[in-house]
Amino acid sequence: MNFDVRFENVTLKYQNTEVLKDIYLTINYGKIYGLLGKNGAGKTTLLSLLASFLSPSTGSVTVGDKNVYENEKIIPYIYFGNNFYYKNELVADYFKFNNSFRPNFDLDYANDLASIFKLPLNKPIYDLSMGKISALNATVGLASGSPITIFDEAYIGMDFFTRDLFYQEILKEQKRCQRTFILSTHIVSEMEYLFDHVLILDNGRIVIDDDYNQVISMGAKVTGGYKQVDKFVNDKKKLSDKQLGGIKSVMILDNIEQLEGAKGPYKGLEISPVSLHELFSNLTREDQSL
Ligand SMILES: Nc1ncnc2c1ncn2[C@@H]1O[C@H](COP(=O)(O)OP(=O)(O)OP(=O)(O)O)[C@@H](O)[C@H]1O
Repeated sequence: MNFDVRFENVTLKYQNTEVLKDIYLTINYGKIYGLLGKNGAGKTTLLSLLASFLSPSTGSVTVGDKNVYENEKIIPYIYFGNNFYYKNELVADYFKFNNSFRPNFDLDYANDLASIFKLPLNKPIYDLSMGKISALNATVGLASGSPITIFDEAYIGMDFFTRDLFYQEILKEQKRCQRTFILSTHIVSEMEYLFDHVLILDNGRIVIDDDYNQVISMGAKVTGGYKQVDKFVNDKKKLSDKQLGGIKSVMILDNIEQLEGAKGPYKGLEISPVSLHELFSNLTREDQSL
């Protein structure tokens, strides 16, 4: 089966409000996608369309060229578990339930993960803390073996050590059997090393859709004496600046390699890379237009 995802001219309206606009997007099978956007940008709505929880107001969402909405042949291969409808169930029964309808579910791996995350198999889900419920979602999502696995802020309530275990398992699983993971997150700094590809949603529109390395090479920091820095960045798009005494550091939107090439006489300047977290937080500030 082909698990490439395509959004073509997708809009989504809730009542009369358009929350997703003109989405054209291809999600290639086998990569880890980071989905970023401020609160209300439309991330969960976009993911809900892919998981067939919603149907688009216009356009189409397809997996392997087949419409995904209410498509019983495709839905079992997509994991998007941000809700627990079966809260009376024991954790162990919830595993069995998922095993009964998810074609690639690995019950042994689910039990191994339960022990890694210290999930009590014989407790009902409603007795779990928020962090443990997130660990349960992580466990079922990983063990589902789903070719398309969506984790929408799946770390909520997890402590740092549990989040780290979760990220390591995603990488291990990705190495073991290539799958598409889509990770929506607000903890960009902690998770960016996981991403092969970055999607940024702003106000219902995809504003960045590119390879991780390509995205972070869009920006750079220029540091040095303030007069030289000001002169060098004068005609460039500035994202932020900081000055301490005579030393200034300015983040600009410009390709880092081209900047190195353009340094010429500005020998004292240091040009350094930016993180995705820095780039994202500055690009989506209220006073920036993308
Ligand atoms: N069922 C609904 N009815 C009406 N409006 C909705 C509904 N669900 C979401 N919205 C609105 O759609 C917009 C996008 O919401 P969505 O949950 O997709 O954003 P998000 O990027 O996931 O946000 P967050 O980071 O806060 O989770 C928001 O303005 C939200 O208020």
